[in-house]
Amino acid sequence: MERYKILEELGDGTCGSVYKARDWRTNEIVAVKKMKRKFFFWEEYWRLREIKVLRKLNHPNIIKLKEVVRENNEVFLIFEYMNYNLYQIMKEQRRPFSEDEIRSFMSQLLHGLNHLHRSGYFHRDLKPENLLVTNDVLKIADFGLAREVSSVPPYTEYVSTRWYRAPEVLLQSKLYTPAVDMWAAGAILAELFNLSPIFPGESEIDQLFKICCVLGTPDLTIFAEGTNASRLYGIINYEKILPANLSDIIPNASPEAIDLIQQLCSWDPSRRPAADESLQHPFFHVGWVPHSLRDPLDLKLSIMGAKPTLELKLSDFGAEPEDCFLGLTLAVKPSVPEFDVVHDVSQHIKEDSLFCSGLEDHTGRSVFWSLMPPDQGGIRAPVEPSFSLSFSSIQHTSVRVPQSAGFSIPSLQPNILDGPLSAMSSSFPQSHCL
Ligand SMILES: Nc1ncnc2c1ncn2[C@@H]1O[C@H](COP(=O)(O)OP(=O)(O)OP(=O)(O)O)[C@@H](O)[C@H]1O
Repeated sequence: MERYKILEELGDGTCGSVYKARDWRTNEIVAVKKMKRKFFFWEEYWRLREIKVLRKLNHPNIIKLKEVVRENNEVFLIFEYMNYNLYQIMKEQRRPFSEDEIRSFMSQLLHGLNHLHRSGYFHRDLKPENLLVTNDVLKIADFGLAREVSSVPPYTEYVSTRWYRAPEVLLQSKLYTPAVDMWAAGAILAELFNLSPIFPGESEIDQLFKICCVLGTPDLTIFAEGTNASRLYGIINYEKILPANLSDIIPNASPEAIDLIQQLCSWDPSRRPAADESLQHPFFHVGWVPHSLRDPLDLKLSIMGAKPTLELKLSDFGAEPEDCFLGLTLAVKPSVPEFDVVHDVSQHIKEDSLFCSGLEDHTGRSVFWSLMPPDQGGIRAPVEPSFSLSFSSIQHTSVRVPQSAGFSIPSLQPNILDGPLSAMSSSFPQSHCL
């Protein structure tokens, strides 16, 4: 670890302390996560969930694990450095985010989630602090609680930070799925509008109560066998709570955004859209420029065939392809008031470079290698006192970003229905390493 000069502490989580550091050799700034527990054997840290998961993932919206160092039975994870987390950004935000800014954050979150879920994992602890941001590029971090989709339930009850915890987890279901991440994504979407959490429960029971106040009481038949629905009886006394009007709670959200939040935050996990389905939601189509419009020739054909008629003035076109593109942009714009074609075209071109599937596929191959030195056939402790592994890193094009109202729902005081863990009320929710 002499290679890294620690500059400052960035965070002190349950599993590790995270530091900003400089790599002496390259001058690169990195984030070093020093794991709190000691690791005496290679097998132990090979099994460490964060390493296990991250070595399989390579996506522009998932934090890059660059290296793992083991020294004196301590393990250090070296990550690419990110300037902020989304919680810090929301806290500092002095005006509501525009819907475009929210779309950009959410689109990146959902692309990262889609990759994670398709790779066979779910995160289980999505929250604004675990979404890291640099130059408006968002990356999912902290895979300490991630699970394989194919892993065998029952899962432990205490997962994910309370405010973002899905109802089936709160109701102690042992059979939850990646849909828990979709719930958290819905809660984060709502929070991006209001700049305050939508379900800020003060205990697990209060969490369920807060959800009931927004979504109304659920149909209890939707919950899988083994769910402890009696937790809800304690709150509602068998009385029905009607759903609130989400537009009153999130007044600055468009109807499309409200609809997406409603779908993601469905009581019934099976009704929540998957990440790729969410990306198809009309919320992401506001101001959308069809793919064909990004190519000048297709643009011309597309516009000629389009109804309502758009005026094309040939005089606007020059001989160069760039002129043609710009000319069309200018010609189209006047007949589509309030629709900023230049802005949207450029934005989607930028997104292309971030999310193109080709990038994922190519970069995916070079990232992780065996955690053993080449001459070792099995997983054994190395002779050297310190050993490290390097991983490749990718540079990303930056996409630009960046409010709000608060609303309050009364709180239920913790009661006897809360387990010992859930009864703990903290100013900020916590999660645990498994
Ligand atoms: N790559 C990074 N770049 C910059 N800051 C980071 C990075 N990784 C983590 N951090 C900061 O450190 C904090 C703690 O990191 P992380 O969530 O990975 O640790 P943890 O021990 O698993 O925490 P938790 O108790 O939340 O699970 C993050 O909220 C973030 O602010």
